[in-house]
This record gives sequence, C-alpha cells and structure tokens, in this order.
Amino acid sequence: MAENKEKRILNFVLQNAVRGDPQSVVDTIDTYCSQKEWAMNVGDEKGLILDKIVEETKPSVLLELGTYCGYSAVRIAGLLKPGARLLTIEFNPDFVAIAKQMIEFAGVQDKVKILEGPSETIIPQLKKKHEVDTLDFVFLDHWKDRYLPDTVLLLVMCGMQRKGSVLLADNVICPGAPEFIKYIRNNNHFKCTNFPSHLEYMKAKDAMEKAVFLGPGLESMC
Ligand SMILES: CNc1ncnc2c1ncn2[C@@H]1O[C@H](/C=C/CNC(=O)c2cc(-c3ccc(F)cc3)cc(O)c2O)[C@@H](O)[C@H]1O
Ligand SMILES: [Mg+2]
Repeated sequence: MAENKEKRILNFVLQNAVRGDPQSVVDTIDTYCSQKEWAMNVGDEKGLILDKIVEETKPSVLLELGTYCGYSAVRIAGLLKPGARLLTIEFNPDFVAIAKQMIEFAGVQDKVKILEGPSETIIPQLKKKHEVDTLDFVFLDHWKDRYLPDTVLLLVMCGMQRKGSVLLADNVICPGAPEFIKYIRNNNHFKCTNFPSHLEYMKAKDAMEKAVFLGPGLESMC
C-alpha cells in the first residue's frame, strides 16, 4: 500500500490516540497536522465553531460532504445525542478506507455511516436508499465549486431541508466559495451568519458560513 500523508496521519492516531475517545483522536490529528504535515482538516480553531453550532442545533440527522480522513466526522459524532446519526459522503476510495479506520478507532462507528461515491449521485439517493426524510445539519467541506450545485440539489430534492435546518460551510474565504456565498446570502429562504477564523494550522484568514433554512416559500412547494 503506497505510504501517503493520509496513511501517516492515520498511523500517528493509531499509535498515539486513546482508542474509543473521539476528542483524543481529534487532538492527535491536530498535533500531527500542526507539527508534522499540514492537511485539510477543519482543525482546532474552526472546529470549535463547528462544535458550538452542532451543540446549539441539537441535530438528529446530519450530512457531511467530503469525509477526507474523518476528522470532522469524528469531531461531530463525539457531540451527538444518542440515536443521532451522521452520513458522510466521500468518493476517493483511499480516503474512505482511512476514514473508516479513523471512525472505528474513535469508537463512533455506530453514529457515522460513510457513503462512498460522488455527492451528486448519492444526494438523490438519500431519501429512498438511506431513509433520510429531512436533514437537520449539513456540513459542506468538499470541492468548493461543488458547494452551490450540491446545496441546490439538496433543496430541489424537496424536504431535504426543514425549517431550522442548518448548512455550515468551511473555507468561504480560503480557498473560498464565491458562487455559493453569493447565492446563499441573496436567497431570502436562508438566514446567513459569517464566522471569521483562520485556515487550519495556519495564520491565513478563513471563515465559516452558517445558513439557517427559513422554510420553503410557496413557489418552492413540491
Ligand atoms: C464533488 N463531489 C464529491 N463527492 C464526494 N466526495 C468529494 C466530492 N468532492 C470532493 N470530495 C472529497 O472531499 C474532500 C475534498 C475536500 C476539498 N477541500 C479543500 O480543497 C480544502 C482546501 C484547503 C486549502 C486552503 C489553502 C491552501 F493553500 C490549500 C488548501 C483548506 C480546506 O479546509 C479544504 O477543505 C476529499 O476527500 C475529496 O475526495
Ligand atoms: Mg475545509
């Protein structure tokens, strides 16, 4: 198996984190990625913003786009109430394998289900194949130019957002998601809040955008 950065991150966790302890896994990844090799995890500073928004939303059904190594999946799962579940979509099979082991090591495999494949294919399957009625929380952290099309897909799938559903997008400054931001801030069915922060493990400015769905207008009733 080719040794790559993601494998080195996983091995560092397996050797240094406490099995069954999500916070320990998150802290260990942050230690490795801040001291040894940078990686595109949401990280500790933006992670605290993510934590707060998950805790105040008290979601039961969550979706993440872009699992990568499973850092945010483990972080979110550690905050969920009993019975709540996180579906996380990832199309890179190598990253799926890494994230699966990361999630199992953290002991949150009963709360997290990795859906392997492209979001544009899996989102339309959520209702029928994955028994999702509506989503309480969606974390966008995949390719930045896919934030907008996938948000529209989630809305168009009718009922994928209920009144009060929360969309949280990483990296709206760095690398940036300008089309998504323009759309969501001008859509009067969403109430948006920006959370300034910094790029994970760096000094560069970044931000997260929270968009609360206010409910469908008559024109979008399905
Ligand atoms: C399009 N549909 C898709 N369906 C399923 N999985 C998808 C996916 N797109 C991407 N993915 C996966 O999500 C992940 C992609 C994440 C993209 N994230 C970034 O590009 C990113 C990039 C930076 C970054 C910032 C500054 C810089 F200099 C270099 C990088 C920081 C971040 O926090 C980021 O999230 C991968 O695991 C990829 O395989
Ligand atoms: Mg990110």
